[in-house]
Amino acid sequence: MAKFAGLSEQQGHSPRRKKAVLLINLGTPDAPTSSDVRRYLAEFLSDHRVVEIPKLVWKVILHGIILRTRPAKSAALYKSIWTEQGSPLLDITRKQSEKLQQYLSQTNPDVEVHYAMRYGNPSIASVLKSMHETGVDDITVLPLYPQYAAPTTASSFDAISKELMTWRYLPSLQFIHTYHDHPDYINALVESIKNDFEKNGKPKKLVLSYHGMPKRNLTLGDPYYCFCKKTTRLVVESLGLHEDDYITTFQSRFGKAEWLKPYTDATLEELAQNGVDDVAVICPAFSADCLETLEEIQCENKEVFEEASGKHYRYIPALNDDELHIEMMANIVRKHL
Ligand SMILES: C=CC1=C(C)c2cc3[nH]c(cc4nc(cc5[nH]c(cc1n2)c(C)c5CCC(=O)O)C(CCC(=O)O)=C4C)c(C)c3C=C
Ligand SMILES: [Fe+2]
Ligand SMILES: [Fe+2]
Repeated sequence: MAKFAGLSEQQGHSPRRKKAVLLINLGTPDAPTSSDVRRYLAEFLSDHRVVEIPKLVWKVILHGIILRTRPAKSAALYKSIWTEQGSPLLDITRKQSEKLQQYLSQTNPDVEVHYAMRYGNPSIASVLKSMHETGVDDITVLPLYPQYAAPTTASSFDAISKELMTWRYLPSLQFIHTYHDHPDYINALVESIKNDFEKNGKPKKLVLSYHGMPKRNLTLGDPYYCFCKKTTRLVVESLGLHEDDYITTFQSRFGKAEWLKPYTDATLEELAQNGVDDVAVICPAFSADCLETLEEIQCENKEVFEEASGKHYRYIPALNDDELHIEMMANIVRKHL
């Protein structure tokens, strides 16, 4: 057998030069069951980009403790957000990809849009393989993480490289590593917040809650924290908000180490206790609603806020398949097509 996957002789001599866009998001279990969540978490948490502690030590903790206890708990949470279409994250990513395909058909009718998940299915390797087989040789990758972070963005790149290492004829490859300050992204967030304020009134505090990360990653040079702060700055400047009107926080802590602060749950509790009883929460790091927004922010943190005497709590949905979000994706990738 040949060492590298090639094209058929005919294809190899006259490549078809097909272009494609590949959207990537984190991934999700196939079903909200303990066994599927276990398989998903095992893949996710074995990624050294995600958990950077020494591999052998981590292997013992992961397989000895975490994968014995967390899957059942996580499966129950996933069940609470699961819909007839399955995982919200996967379903929304599919819709984003279909809408982007429609959107691009006006200006770039020859470009195919595909999507893949970093963990679980459809896997990056399987989607790249099928693109290879149908003659795609020019790929623009848009990981749907607005703020570059090594555990998400770089990990997606790792998975692409791992697959491409097995190919003979490599495609032309464009990799968009961050769009935290892209004017269309900022504008889409601003419009979504304005719509919410018009409908529900301006809250006492706008909480911009980003997915967290161990503080050590920041010290080691990951720009994620600074990119989150810049997104916040551009959004609040455009909205004309005063310093007291908003706060940037970090959610979804995992494990015992210190993560980026201030923590979203502790902040909400403190705000409520100090009489700031009317808040709106938006999660700019999530391009699609998922467990971390629908369960943690919309349900769990609402309870935290209300138990501390908070009165009005609302979650502003992710940009999902909003028209401005799809237009943003089209404008970002078009430059490279
Ligand atoms: C263990 C360390 C983790 C790091 C670092 C991390 C970074 C990170 N994650 C996202 C986006 C998402 N994370 C999601 C779920 C999720 N994240 C972690 C851990 C880390 N994330 C875990 C253990 C889980 C699984 C949930 C659970 O079992 O409780 C999701 C949602 C997936 C879904 O199916 O809905 C997203 C999206 C970003 C942007 C990020 C950046 C620093
Ligand atoms: Fe995460
Ligand atoms: Fe969570």
